[in-house]
Amino acid sequence: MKNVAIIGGTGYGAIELIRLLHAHEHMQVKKIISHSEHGEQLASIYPHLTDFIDYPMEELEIESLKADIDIVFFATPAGVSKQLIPKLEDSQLQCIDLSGDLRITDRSQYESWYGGGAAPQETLDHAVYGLSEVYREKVKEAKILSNPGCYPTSSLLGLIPALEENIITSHPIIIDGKTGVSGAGKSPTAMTHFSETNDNVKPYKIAKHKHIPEIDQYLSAVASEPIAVTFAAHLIPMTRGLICTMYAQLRKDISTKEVIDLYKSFYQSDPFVRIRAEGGFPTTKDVYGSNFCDIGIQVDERTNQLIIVSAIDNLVKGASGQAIQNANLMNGWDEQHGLNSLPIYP
Ligand SMILES: NC(=O)C1=CN([C@@H]2O[C@H](COP(=O)(O)OP(=O)(O)OC[C@H]3O[C@@H](n4cnc5c(N)ncnc54)[C@H](OP(=O)(O)O)[C@@H]3O)[C@@H](O)[C@H]2O)C=CC1
Ligand SMILES: CC(=O)N[C@@H](CCC(=O)OP(=O)(O)O)C(=O)O
Repeated sequence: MKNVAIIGGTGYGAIELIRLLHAHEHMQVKKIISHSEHGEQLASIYPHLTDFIDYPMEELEIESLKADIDIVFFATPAGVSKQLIPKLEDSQLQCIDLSGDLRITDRSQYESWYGGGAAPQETLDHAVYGLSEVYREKVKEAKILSNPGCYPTSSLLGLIPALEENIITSHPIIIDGKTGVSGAGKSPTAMTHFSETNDNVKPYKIAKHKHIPEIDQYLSAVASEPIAVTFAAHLIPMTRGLICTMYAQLRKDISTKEVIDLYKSFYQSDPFVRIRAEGGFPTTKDVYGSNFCDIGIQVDERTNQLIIVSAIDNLVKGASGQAIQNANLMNGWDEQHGLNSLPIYP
């Protein structure tokens, strides 16, 4: 049994980690670190956890992490792990970072999209990008794991097979993304409070979202040429769920059925990616509470465009679920361990 610490204890990513780890037989949550609520019981903030966590949250202590813990999950905003992980690198700890701090390998790109200084180059060099289905073999060897962003998880899983199989051109690639409000985390803001989001659809950070360089970087690596996507994010009135509808130009005549067969073959060994049959498209409810990424495909013969729809639960496959999938791979456990539950429906 491996001992786990979660940093950012009162946030949504942490709470979702605790829910999923409750069913895990090889990891137990030993420390919940909170910079704002240390000393408090988590159940006093989240009563749904009553009787499940019977110890108070703690302040961060680097030496006690090194002594007592095997795996640390950083469920913290960008800016935190880039300072802490370098202090842990001389230990045996496995670090899994849910934030964007280690995803962008070019430090100047990070600085221009995220602001503030980037992580040390050495830490970036050690970090493995944890899009589990694509980088599985590297993830198995990782000690520092950079968990992908939610929009990148959905978009990259939707686009990479088409680029790998060379059936689409690298430009233009258009991604129309929509997410539920839990993607913004626990703290309410003017952007996310009820009267702003209820009965409303809000475009935000159009062509300026910090997930753009992440999507560009990993698509470019697959295509072996620079790719710049057009990306538009929308906030929609639901709690969980994220869906990207993507458009790319086909290089040749190919039927919807043939593209679906390519995708099924590409993901044949990936238990969490499900490809819909012809005419079927995923909805966010189809994956709610689960680690699945569901993908639907249509060739538009009139315009020779490939249209791909990719749905995930932002808190599961888009964050904490994928983080556990990666921890499973890093420790040689069954990739699906603790993540087998069906989506919640309706
Ligand atoms: N929500 C989502 O759908 C997704 C989230 N992510 C990423 O996962 C990470 C966590 O997200 P989420 O849980 O939703 O965010 P939240 O805002 O809900 O939680 C983050 C937590 O981090 C802690 N924290 C905040 N500021 C600091 C600080 N300066 N130093 C140390 N700790 C701090 C706080 O917990 P405490 O006060 O207890 O320490 C806070 O509750 C973020 O990087 C986010 O971008 C990635 C993909 C999807
Ligand atoms: C609604 C909302 O604000 N969603 C967030 C989701 C990003 C996220 O959580 O991922 P990172 O780890 O990259 O920050 C956003 O669009 O920025």
